[in-house]
Amino acid sequence: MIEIKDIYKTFGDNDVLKGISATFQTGKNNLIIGGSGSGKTTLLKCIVGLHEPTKGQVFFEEENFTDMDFTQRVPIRTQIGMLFQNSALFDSMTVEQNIMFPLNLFTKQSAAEKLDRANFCLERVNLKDKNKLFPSELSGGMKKRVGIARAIAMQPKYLFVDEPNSGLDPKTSIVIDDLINDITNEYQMTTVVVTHDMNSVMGIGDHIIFLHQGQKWWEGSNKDIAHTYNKELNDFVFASKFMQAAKEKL
Ligand SMILES: Nc1ncnc2c1ncn2[C@@H]1O[C@H](COP(=O)(O)OP(=O)(O)OP(=O)(O)O)[C@@H](O)[C@H]1O
Repeated sequence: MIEIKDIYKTFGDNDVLKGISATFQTGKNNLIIGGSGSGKTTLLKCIVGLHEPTKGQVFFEEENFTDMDFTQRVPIRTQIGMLFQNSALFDSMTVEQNIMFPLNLFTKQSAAEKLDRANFCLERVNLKDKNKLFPSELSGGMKKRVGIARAIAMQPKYLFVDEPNSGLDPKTSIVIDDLINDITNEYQMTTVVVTHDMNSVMGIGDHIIFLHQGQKWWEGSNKDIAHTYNKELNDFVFASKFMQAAKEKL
């Protein structure tokens, strides 16, 4: 479980996050949604420590991550898997080397153990036998899957994903969403996904927070979303005629 309490983030005179509190439960897909510039990625970065909040605190289980120094944070950091936009794979490394990268960095496992783990993760994302390919030889969807394999290599308790579907076709997006959903359930991870993909919201949104102008404007599940009267959320989710028509059938 992750708890964020009254998170503020200011860049210069730009107040991006204005007092956001939320609880992200274990074994759930927690989605952060909102319009462009509403502060989603900034919030994600504040949670994992890539940004320091201007004010407020982040707790992993009962532990106050915000108040820890770099060394104190290491045990929690090693339990965090991340998949950020464009997959961030190392182009000069093979698929296998990419997945083994965190294992090389953070564990004392033998080469054979690391390879075993890489193979297990590759199989889990349906990329068995792609070990020796380089990222340039992969499709966008395959890169995302390698990114997920690398993110779960350390058997993380927490998974953070920023825009998993960007640049993917709708069918491949669903494959990625299903994968995130399945591994979250299987490994009982606390997963936090930033997305503006409505298929993801409706498909895997166990728990959703909607940001508007740097504030938590609405909170609920994908089942609640069709029945909310929150104007800004409705304008955001049901912006297209297609979504409006779908809503009327719900
Ligand atoms: N490192 C930074 N320095 C200064 N301003 C920043 C920085 N990172 C983000 N911002 C500002 O914070 C605001 C929110 O950006 P953020 O990327 O969090 O939004 P977002 O909701 O994720 O948007 P999008 O959906 O377009 O990716 C923007 O005004 C952006 O310019």
